[in-house]
Amino acid sequence: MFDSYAREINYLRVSVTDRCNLRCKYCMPEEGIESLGHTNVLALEEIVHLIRVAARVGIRKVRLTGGEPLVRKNITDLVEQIAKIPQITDVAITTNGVLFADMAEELKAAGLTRVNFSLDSLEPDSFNYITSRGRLSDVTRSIAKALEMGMAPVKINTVVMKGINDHEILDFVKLAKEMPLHVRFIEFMPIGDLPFYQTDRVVSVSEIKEIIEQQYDLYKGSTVQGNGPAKCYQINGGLGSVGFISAMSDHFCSECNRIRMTADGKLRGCLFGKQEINLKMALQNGASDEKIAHLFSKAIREKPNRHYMTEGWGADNKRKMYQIGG
Ligand SMILES: Nc1nc2c(ncn2[C@@H]2O[C@H](COP(=O)(O)OP(=O)(O)OP(=O)(O)O)[C@@H](O)[C@H]2O)c(=O)[nH]1
Ligand SMILES: C[S@@+](CC[C@H](N)C(=O)[O-])C[C@H]1O[C@@H](n2cnc3c(N)ncnc32)[C@H](O)[C@@H]1O
Ligand code: SF4
Ligand code: SF4
Repeated sequence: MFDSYAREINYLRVSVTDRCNLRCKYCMPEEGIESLGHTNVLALEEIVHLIRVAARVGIRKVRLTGGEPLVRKNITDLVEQIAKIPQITDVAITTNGVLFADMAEELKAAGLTRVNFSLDSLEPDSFNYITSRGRLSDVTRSIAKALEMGMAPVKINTVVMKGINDHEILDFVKLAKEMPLHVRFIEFMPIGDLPFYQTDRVVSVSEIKEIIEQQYDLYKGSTVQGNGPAKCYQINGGLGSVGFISAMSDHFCSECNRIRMTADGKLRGCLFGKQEINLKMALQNGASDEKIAHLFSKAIREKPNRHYMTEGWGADNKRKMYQIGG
């Protein structure tokens, strides 16, 4: 279905939980988190039901996110059920990778088509600092497992922060050159009013590219599969590629193709939007599939033309990144 700005919306990002086994400083506060109780979270059957209806209004790609999607109980069953929906051609996951290695085989067998890993440092101590508790080797083991199983493309999401991990930019490019990994550098976004966000920690995509191009030639024309906002480049002689997600300095909203569903069943037209449609309540009130399809259409029709992130998150915007799913 097309929205009011002639963008085709065919991609649904589904946050399956607001819980996480890490506490990345740019995403989730270390303490004082109130998780949604079990009764507030959509049941797996409800998620499948809603995606089935979303497919009727043109959703073809689903990405499971969170919080950390792999901490959700029975996530493999969910993948299997979504993969069985005939119109859904791509069932992907975005994960921190801590638990992926041990679940990889069953996820692939269930129908998972792609996996994107979030990884902000290749140095064990720095990784542990950024995530507040993570062990780098868990993630590298998972990435190796995804490659070994022939999952492709395997993407790495790296949020670049000045003074935290910007000295590792070239190490990530080297990784993308030497392995079939697609590293996407992401601009730090001011989502969720976290104290860790400071404007002087933001590194723009043009700054990142400038650093890379001092050492590597980047070529346009990478054909890495995906539905996301990254602009991708090949590296001379490289097995992988690098991409840039310039959410702040050069937003890609005119090409937006997605809507989002939160773990508590709220449909959001935009990552930064404040408007939410309560699908869980609609289900509880016994809404027909026609009615729910109408709610999906409404979210698509009323999708804002772009974000206004530079104007700030707003005190009335209660959500944090881990509650929306990125
Ligand atoms: N501003 C903005 N950022 C987004 C949007 N979608 C994803 N991102 C950010 O882009 C990064 C990568 O997102 P992923 O979850 O890997 O998904 P993707 O880039 O759509 O995935 P592919 O389908 O593989 O291209 C994350 O940091 C997201 O928060 C969006 O609609 N707007
Ligand atoms: C919220 S996480 C959820 C999925 C999973 N836990 C993970 O980390 O991959 C999804 C994506 O959002 C990104 N993200 C979170 N907070 C961000 C911020 N403030 N700016 C830019 N990206 C952010 C993460 O790096 C990750 O790639
Ligand atoms: S970015 Fe992902 S792994 Fe890190 S705290 Fe947020 S939800 Fe958890
Ligand atoms: S910020 Fe909103 S409009 Fe822009 S790409 Fe993301 S979801 Fe789409």
